[in-house]
Amino acid sequence: MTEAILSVTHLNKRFKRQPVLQDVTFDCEPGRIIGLVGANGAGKTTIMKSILGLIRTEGAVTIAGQAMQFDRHPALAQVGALIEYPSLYPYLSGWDNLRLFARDQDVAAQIQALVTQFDMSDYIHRKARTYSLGMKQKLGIALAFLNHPQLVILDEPMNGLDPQGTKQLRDFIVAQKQQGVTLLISSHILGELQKLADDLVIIDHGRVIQRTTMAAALALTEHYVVVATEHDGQAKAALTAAGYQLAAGTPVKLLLAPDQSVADVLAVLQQQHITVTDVQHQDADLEQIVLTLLASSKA
Ligand SMILES: Nc1ncnc2c1ncn2[C@@H]1O[C@H](COP(=O)(O)OP(=O)(O)OP(=O)(O)O)[C@@H](O)[C@H]1O
Repeated sequence: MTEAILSVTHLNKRFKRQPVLQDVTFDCEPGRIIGLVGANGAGKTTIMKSILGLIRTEGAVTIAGQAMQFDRHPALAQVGALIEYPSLYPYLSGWDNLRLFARDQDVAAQIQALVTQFDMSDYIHRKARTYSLGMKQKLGIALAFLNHPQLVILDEPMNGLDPQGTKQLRDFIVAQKQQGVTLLISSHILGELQKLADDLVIIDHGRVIQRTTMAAALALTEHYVVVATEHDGQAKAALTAAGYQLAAGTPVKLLLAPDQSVADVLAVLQQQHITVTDVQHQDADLEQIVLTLLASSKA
């Protein structure tokens, strides 16, 4: 196994005696996108703040082999982050906010590349206090990617972004991953996370209830096929007689077992001379998987 770029071990945190994180432990391998998922108040932001040393938390955090200490974190030189709302200097322009935090030699080139990537040219020289929510969010994201970080931690990065901004961010995240960057991303937009994440850490009431790959999580779902026919009643009867499990409701909706294929279904209908007008797969859905896992962890 590749050495983890981020290791979080036995994190425990209480706010006013209330446990908020309980024995949170997970690793992130380099060059992967890890989705941190959980309900409101589950503890995602608290985990991110603990990793970054923004709050004092029991347990250990190691970044690229270096142990983080609450009052000493040289490892953070390799980390970029956007937690909750971007902290911007309101009376500086977006460009100057970026320049203030840039450390590398290629400051102007780096800033220009980020401005172009996130389509910020029209307003980047205006004072940040005049920015809309989405403009501030884009600037905050650009700040997280300054100085070529190896690990980027993003808390709800799609917040306030329009569809174009969301796509720009998604494309950028994928490109960064291809260059070996590791990303830890929390999001309630599970459809977006499904497109991006390689791994999942699912949090419930401050505990890790599942640490898995996206592929393994999606394989947990049931695969349905919905068939439109000219004679649904006959189609249902024929498929039930052939041993298929049909979902309740009007359309002809079947649960496909791993050894059953759409071609087999169509063959049954063809044999009965039932005309099929459309076939649709119901894709695996991360939202449903997460809800199921959260429900089963409570059971
Ligand atoms: N400074 C604080 N003082 C007291 N309680 C806090 C503080 N910060 C967070 N909490 C509590 O810790 C728990 C976890 O909060 P956290 O912000 O980590 O959740 P989250 O998973 O990020 O939620 P969301 O999806 O709503 O952003 C919540 O119950 C929250 O009320």
